[in-house]
Order: sequence, then structure tokens, then C-alpha cells
Amino acid sequence: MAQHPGGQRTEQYGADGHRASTYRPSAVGEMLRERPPMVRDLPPFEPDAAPAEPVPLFVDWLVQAVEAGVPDPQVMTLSTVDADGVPDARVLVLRDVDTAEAGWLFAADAASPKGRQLALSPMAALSVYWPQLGRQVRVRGAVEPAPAAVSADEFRHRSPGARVASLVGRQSEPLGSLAAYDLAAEEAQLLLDADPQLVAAGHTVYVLRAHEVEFWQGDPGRRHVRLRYTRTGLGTGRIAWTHTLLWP
Ligand SMILES: Cc1cc2nc3c(=O)[nH]c(=O)nc-3n(C[C@H](O)[C@H](O)[C@H](O)COP(=O)(O)O)c2cc1C
Repeated sequence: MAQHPGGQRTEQYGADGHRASTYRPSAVGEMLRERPPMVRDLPPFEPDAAPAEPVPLFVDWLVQAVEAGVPDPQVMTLSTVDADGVPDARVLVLRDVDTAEAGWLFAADAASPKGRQLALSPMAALSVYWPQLGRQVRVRGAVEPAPAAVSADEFRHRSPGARVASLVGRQSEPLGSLAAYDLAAEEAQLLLDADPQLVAAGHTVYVLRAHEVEFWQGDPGRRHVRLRYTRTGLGTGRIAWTHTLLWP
């Protein structure tokens, strides 16, 4: 019998050497079982009435998430792959959407792990879940930096605290102590005081140009509705979309 960190998994080995397992959930597993997701009233989604393009539908759902009181509805998960092809993911703030180009805009330090991953492999996915509405949106596409002037302008419109945090830099490097961070932030504050137009060296607005966008409407009876938009005419300069339902 082998112990599993969460539940208890009893392992037996059959005569042919294959492993057979039974699973008994731990207290954590039981707690989760008692809280199935999306067992509440959720809004309907009528795919027949969906627009021809995904950005207007995304904006519509985002506005509804704001109105439903979803906390931080603009926070999405950005997934990338590292140099070894290993996936990585973290949340960040959606800055804007570009309807004409089907672009999702976010900002990050080009020297951070995600910035380096995007430089090596400029394809990514953004995903968001709005629990109050039981809605998920998944966006996949190619990522490229916006023009430097756009990044600089976006930076200068940030709060002083956010600018100082970006000027400190070294994101995701090991930090010796919180006092070391405070010292670096004080130095960054002095630099910003001396030059209020200063922009952090690696600060970059990125644009993910979607080639695929999926809208997922959860249903308490598990009759979830999924609608996937796929971009056509890639490389022709012409943006057109088709959409199809997906089996849930
Ligand atoms: C709510 C929230 C919003 C965030 N927004 C951003 C953001 O807009 N840009 C960013 O670079 N990191 C943001 N972060 C931090 C990232 O999740 C991540 O910790 C950081 O960017 C380092 O990621 P990396 O090591 O993969 O580069 C946010 C974190 C949280 C919890």
C-alpha cells in the first residue's frame, strides 16, 4: 500500500505487472467533493445570436462580469512555454482589447521569465474564468510587442507606486530579504522623482493577436455551451472568422 499526499491510494500489482488503484479521498478531497462548482443560477448563452467576430462577444461578457460584481474581472492567466517546451502560467492584468486587430493587450517586463519565454516562443494563451457567471474565455494566438512609444505611454499613465515597482525590476529573481526590496524601491523612487518621465527599461505592452477564441458558458445541469471562433485567411491581411459549437 502506498501513501498519496492527498487521498489514500491503495495500489496493487496484478499478475501481468500492471498497477491497479482504488482511491479514497482525503479530508481535503471530501471538502472539495462537497463543493461542486457552478451549482447556482447561471445566465443563458444563445450561440445562434452570437456575433460574427469574437471581440464584441468578449467585451459583452467582460462588461457583464463587471456588472455582476466579479472581483478583478480583467485579470487573466497568461500561458507560455519555456526554452525546454515546458508550460508556464501566471495571472496578469488585461490592459485593453483591439477590436480591429482582434488583439488582447497586456504589459510585462521583457526581462522577466514570461518576457524571455515570449521572445523565444511568441505564441501564448490567455484564459479567464468569471465565477459569478460560470463563464470561461480562452484566447490563443501570436504575441508581439507593441511599438516602444505605446509601452512608454502606458507606463507613464500608471500610478507612481506601480511605476516604482516596475523600475525596481529583477522580477522573479531570488530576493534576499524584504528589506533589500525596500531599499531598491527607495532608490527607484529617487530616480522617478528626478525624472517623472522615466520609463522602466524592459516595460513592454504585448499584443496577443487571436487566431482562436473559445467562449464557455457553464450550466448547473452540466449542459455547458461552448462556442469556438477560428480566424481564417491568416497571412492574407484580411481578418475573417468562422465559429462552431463544441461538445462540452
Ligand atoms: C492580480 C494580479 C495581477 C497581476 N498583474 C500583472 C501584470 O499586469 N503584469 C505582470 O507582469 N505581472 C502581473 N502579476 C504578477 C504575475 O502573476 C507574476 O507573478 C509575475 O509577472 C512574474 O511572472 P514570470 O516569472 O512568469 O515572469 C499579477 C499578479 C496578480 C496576482
